[in-house]
Amino acid sequence: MQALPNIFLIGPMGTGKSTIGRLLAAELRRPFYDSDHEIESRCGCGIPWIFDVEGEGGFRIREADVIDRLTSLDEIVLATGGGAVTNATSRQYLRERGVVVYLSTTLDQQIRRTARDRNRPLLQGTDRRERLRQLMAEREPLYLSTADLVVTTDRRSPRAVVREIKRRVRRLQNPLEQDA
Ligand SMILES: Nc1ncnc2c1ncn2[C@@H]1O[C@H](COP(=O)(O)OP(=O)(O)OP(=O)(O)O)[C@@H](O)[C@H]1O
Ligand SMILES: O=C(O)C1=C[C@@H](O)[C@@H](O)[C@H](O)C1
Ligand SMILES: [Mg+2]
Repeated sequence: MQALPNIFLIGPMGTGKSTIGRLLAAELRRPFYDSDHEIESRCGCGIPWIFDVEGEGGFRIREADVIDRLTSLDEIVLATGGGAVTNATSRQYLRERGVVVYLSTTLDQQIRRTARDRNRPLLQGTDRRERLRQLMAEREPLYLSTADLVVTTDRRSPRAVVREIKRRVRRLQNPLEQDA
């Protein structure tokens, strides 16, 4: 069977990119990277600190650089930050260098899954439902135009989502292959 290509996960906050990416990489026995974690470890500081000191613009410059570096690797699974697709060059690298999977879910699930985490500055001190809705309206066309596959994570366990990604990426690689 042909080796699977790079798999890049995109999608809004709380769809499960980090959770599912880690599990998918473990099952495929390949390295897992998370662009948010990579930005933090290179900077030696947290995402809220970067937003406070450098603004969203500063964060996006760091993010585009990390996406370029990570998408240049081979046979990896990469979970991107929710806003990575706002950069045109990042979108191009994601499309050219691997299979892009858009993880989607409902607004209600996003609200539930982002309730406790304080590491998402765009959701702090604001009406989270309205903010998530607005971000989705701006970004959904970018997720859809960048993705090779759309997979829902709503009401499904991370393991079930991983199974579907593996099956559909294989099918994309070998359209004539039958499901096992
Ligand atoms: N399929 C799922 N079912 C239920 N809960 C999930 C599922 N996937 C993720 N979660 C939970 O949702 C929360 C957010 O998930 P995660 O951090 O993976 O999202 P993300 O897409 O990486 O978000 P961000 O863009 O902010 O990095 C976590 O608490 C995680 O445990
Ligand atoms: O949707 C976004 O713009 C963000 C999502 C997170 O993954 C982080 O990259 C950061 O909080 C910004
Ligand atoms: Mg994440």
